[in-house]
Amino acid sequence: LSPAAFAQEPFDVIVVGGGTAGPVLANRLSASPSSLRVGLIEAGADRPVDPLINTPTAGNLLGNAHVGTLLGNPTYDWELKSAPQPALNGQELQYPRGKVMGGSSAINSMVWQRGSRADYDAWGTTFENGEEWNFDALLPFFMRSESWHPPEENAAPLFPSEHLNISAVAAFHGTEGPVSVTYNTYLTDLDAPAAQAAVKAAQVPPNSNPDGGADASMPATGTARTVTPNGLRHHAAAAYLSTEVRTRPNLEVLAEATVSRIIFETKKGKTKATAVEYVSGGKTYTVEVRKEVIMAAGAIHTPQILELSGVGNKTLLESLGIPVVLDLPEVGENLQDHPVTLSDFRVVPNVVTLDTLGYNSTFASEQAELYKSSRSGILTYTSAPLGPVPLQSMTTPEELAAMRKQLDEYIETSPEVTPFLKKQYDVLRDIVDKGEDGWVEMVLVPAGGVLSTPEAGKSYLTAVAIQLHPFGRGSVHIKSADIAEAPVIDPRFLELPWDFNVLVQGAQFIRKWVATEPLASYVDKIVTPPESTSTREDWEKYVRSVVRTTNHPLGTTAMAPRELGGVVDPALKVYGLENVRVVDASIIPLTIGVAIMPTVYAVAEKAADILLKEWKLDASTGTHTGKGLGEL
Ligand SMILES: Cc1cc2nc3c(=O)[nH]c(=O)nc-3n(C[C@H](O)[C@H](O)[C@H](O)COP(=O)(O)OP(=O)(O)OC[C@H]3O[C@@H](n4cnc5c(N)ncnc54)[C@H](O)[C@@H]3O)c2cc1C
Repeated sequence: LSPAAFAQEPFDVIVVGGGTAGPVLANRLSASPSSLRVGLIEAGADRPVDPLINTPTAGNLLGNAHVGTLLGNPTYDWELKSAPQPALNGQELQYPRGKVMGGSSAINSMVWQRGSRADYDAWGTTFENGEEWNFDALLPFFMRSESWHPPEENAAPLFPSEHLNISAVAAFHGTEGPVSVTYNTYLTDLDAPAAQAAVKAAQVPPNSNPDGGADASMPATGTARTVTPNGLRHHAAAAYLSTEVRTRPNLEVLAEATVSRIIFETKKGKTKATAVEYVSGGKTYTVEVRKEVIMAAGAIHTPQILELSGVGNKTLLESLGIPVVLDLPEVGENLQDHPVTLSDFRVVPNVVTLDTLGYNSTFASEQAELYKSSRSGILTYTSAPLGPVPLQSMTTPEELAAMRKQLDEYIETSPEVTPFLKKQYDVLRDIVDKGEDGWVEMVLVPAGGVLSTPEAGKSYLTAVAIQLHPFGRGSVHIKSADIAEAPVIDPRFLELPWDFNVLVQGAQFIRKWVATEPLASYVDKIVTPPESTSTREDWEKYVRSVVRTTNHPLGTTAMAPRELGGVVDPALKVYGLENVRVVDASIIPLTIGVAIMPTVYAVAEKAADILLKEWKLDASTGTHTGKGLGEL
């Protein structure tokens, strides 16, 4: 439908945002025998056939010089920046968010990980959302989203001596869901040495079943990723909005239309969404909604749209001249993300990394041909060694005790520590003290060009340490009543000494990891930070200059009781509104110890289940045909 035609007839349900969660809802709620009329509105373009999205290597984690141009490219990315970060020398960080059908799942690094049991049990038990949000109850929804394929038998293993019990791993995975999940069939020369060195340096054995509720350490299988067996990125729009789904008579999908606000009506003290306003091609349209508006615009834009609609902090809204529909000051608060530090190293000659594609044209054309003919080779590769490591692996007991003491003092005395934060901190302190789950994730990106300019003809590795459970909290709020103006994103990275110390430990641990065999023999030069970096002061200075986001913002409309500071209830309904839910990363109350996309899918699958049950419609799981992905 054209933007004008889309506005002609009311929808039962309007889903705002065709990113990761949005397509799940659009698919499940319109699936037979549902007769609901469902409309999905996405700001970005619909690009089902796009080599840069579809070819896995192009989605490189850090957007390195040779292969990654999705990030910072307005065709795919909102091109946001953070507010100046005082703890990072006032830097404004690049803050990528997918702006395309499929959203961030279409531009991300495709890593497919599940957090630990403790991460999810906190949602259910500690934040009082009910047992149905605990790990065990969420597990079926993780599994419902995925079509998991075991590692191929002839693929090179990261840990050749490790016995893989594939049926034990398979017991925690679904095989009938829409999202294809596979393992690398191609490894660069650095993957196995890096994984083996990491487990040695961290003194944690490979994890034989990381998705079973204990996420720590390098997965013995390698890391799973959202790539089809046919070597294509499988993002949410490809997985959930196949051609067949899109031709359902009760589903309409509108791309390149930006939702500017929800329109409400208040009668007898009840506030109900009646329509959604959107802008497309410079024109503004309004479409009526009969039943429900589902916000799935992600952790940055969902709070932005709610505030533009008059739902948020009264003082802020009044200062911008926005009529207040509902004073809900927690909208946009509780922003959490995973800050990251990284270092790069030059590797010895003749080692194949992603850099080889950039300087060896024979190799590049062989690989392009291989990819074209059999969808195999390096172009199907995604970063494989990823391992969340307990903080104990990188600190001495004395260092950790001193850090913990300082943290406790902060928690006991800071006026910023609300009752909700206190509950969050209790969960986090418990995780760190037990030392069983990951606290810092080590990632190998077998490429340079991120921190320093590569020398011609040389290969590099970039080693990454991700802080998985920061204590700092930021916010995202509008600064004008105009949808065209980006909100102020302020993650407040590393403002707390604890968070800063953790990443200084992570940066130093990278050095140790890379100096551990069998990886050490592959490295011929420490590039960034320079080898001379040695004093605590040097390391602190380095970390302040280099930290950035891993692109996992969440928590800005947290699921928790209203009196505790929550914005949505356990059915994901916004408190104080009759018919608006949030279903995206915004509802996750507390950081999880891994990348968050699979959790977003699980939340969306569960939301669809909740809604279909509430509306007494059959909870059909739909069918996956794999069609609609397009041919490259
Ligand atoms: C570069 C990058 C790398 C990442 N790597 C990984 C990884 O490897 N593994 C992992 O698990 N996670 C990763 N993540 C995180 C993960 O992709 C996201 O957390 C997850 O996809 C978020 O899903 P969502 O549905 O909440 O939001 P999104 O997928 O961002 O979807 C929101 C959608 O809403 C649309 N939208 C926003 N505003 C409006 C509006 N006003 N009107 C209409 N539409 C609107 C957006 O265009 C977007 O399509 C990465 C993220 C990025 C950006």
